Amino acid sequence: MNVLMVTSECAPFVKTGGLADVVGALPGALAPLGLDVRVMLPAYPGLFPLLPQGEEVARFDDLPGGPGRLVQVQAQGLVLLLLDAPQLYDRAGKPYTGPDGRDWADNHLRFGALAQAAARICFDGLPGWKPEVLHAHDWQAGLAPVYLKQAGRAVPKSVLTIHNIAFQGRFGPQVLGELGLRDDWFHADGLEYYGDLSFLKAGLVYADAVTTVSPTYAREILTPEFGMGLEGVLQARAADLSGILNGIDTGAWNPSADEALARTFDAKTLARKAENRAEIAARLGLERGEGPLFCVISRLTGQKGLDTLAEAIPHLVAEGAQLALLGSGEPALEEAYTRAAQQFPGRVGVQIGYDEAFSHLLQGGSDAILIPSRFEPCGLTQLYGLRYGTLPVVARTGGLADTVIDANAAALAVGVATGFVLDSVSRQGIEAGISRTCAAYADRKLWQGMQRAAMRQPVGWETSARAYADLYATLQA
Ligand SMILES: Nc1ncnc2c1ncn2[C@@H]1O[C@H](COP(=O)(O)OP(=O)(O)O[C@H]2O[C@H](CO)[C@@H](O)[C@H](O)[C@H]2O)[C@@H](O)[C@H]1O
Repeated sequence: MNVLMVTSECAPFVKTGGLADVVGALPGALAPLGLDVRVMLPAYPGLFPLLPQGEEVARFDDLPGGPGRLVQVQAQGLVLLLLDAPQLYDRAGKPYTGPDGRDWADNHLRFGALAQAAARICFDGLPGWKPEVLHAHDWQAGLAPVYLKQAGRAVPKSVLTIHNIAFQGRFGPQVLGELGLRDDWFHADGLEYYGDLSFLKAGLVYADAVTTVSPTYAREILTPEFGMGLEGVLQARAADLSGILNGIDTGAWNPSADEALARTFDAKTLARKAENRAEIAARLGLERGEGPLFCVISRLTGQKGLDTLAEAIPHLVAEGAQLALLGSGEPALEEAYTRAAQQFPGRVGVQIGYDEAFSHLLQGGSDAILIPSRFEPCGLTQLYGLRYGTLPVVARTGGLADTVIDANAAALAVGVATGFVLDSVSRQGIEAGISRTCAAYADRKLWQGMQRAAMRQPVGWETSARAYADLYATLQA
């Protein structure tokens, strides 16, 4: 079966968060199941070096925002379809924001064009290949199912996956015409969202199936607390909504062969993690410590509960632990953690910025990873932590709740505990979780038992790739 994935990010080529990891790894997991997946994304400047190696497979004269062409290229085991439209994508900055940190003013055109190009190749096909299912990811691809439905054709069917419902792609109603969308669909049961157009809502209404990235989050988003205003739309689609847990690329994230580590290790050689800890300490100026090293690897946003975690740092230090944080995002959080590093030199180390290789080293050398998210559709860093014997300390929400087994007495008795689940994302809740983790760490036998259980937990894509394949097959039937 031929599947067209439509996305704004794909690891290792362009990444601002977990969406990229998922789209970069899922096609490879679907291939052994007989699926031929191609990944369509904008040709951002970082991808220009790939263009000459590829082949032009389609041209479009009149996408939203002007003309474009599609270049197919094989790279890192993926077949990419790069939408080359320099007037939309050839600019210095990030995928969604300019150098000033603001959203690009023409994001509706940038991602409207992507969606429309995807729909057109669904109809016209490419030389020797025609999509049988279109799989759209997040709001940036949300209009693709709309364009399919608008054309009145029954095939191909479409799936929309929600990776983060907080980003809804909302624009004023004046963009409707520029995007070639039907005026008579601009109503509460269609494209309209409180007077505006929301790409995500539109996709949720018109896709044939909707998924999100964990079973618990699929239930949570039906409630006002987590639905972010879209709970009503999702309730109306409940019969077509499912949660399929993310996996990770176990080749790229493999502690026994990870080139970003100072020393590789496996479940039998856990003592070697200490060399990675020493390397982290050297880089961040941390002292030698007897207590556990906690790490945070995250976008610094309210979603991740890191404002509350910052309040618990004095407690973490008082417990004899250390903290290493890698992240970037909201200026107030960047400042709070930079201040914490100054306040607790040698105990708290902070690197502001994005650094893929250092994120691997942190997983390799830390003892525990803190993820006190207020909501978390799936979360990937706890899965990397499990694989690297870095025990996750997580909020009881979304995919975190689905993937971490709390070290309660019953789980410890049967040797299945893999981490620590917080009772609440409050200062007290996080402090209690830190204390429990420190106490467990002091019991070397118990800790190593948990590390081994964590490293045994299957975190690859096998089960979930099959779930996606089954979903695609159901749609086609
Ligand atoms: N400063 C930094 N330097 C290097 N690497 C960094 C980094 N900050 C973050 N990362 C990396 O970015 C990725 C983040 O993925 P997550 O799934 O944890 O969260 P995110 O909110 O981005 O993803 C959203 O989409 C994914 C995918 O579906 C869901 O799992 C998740 O719940 C949802 O919020 C990880 O690979 C992490 O290592």
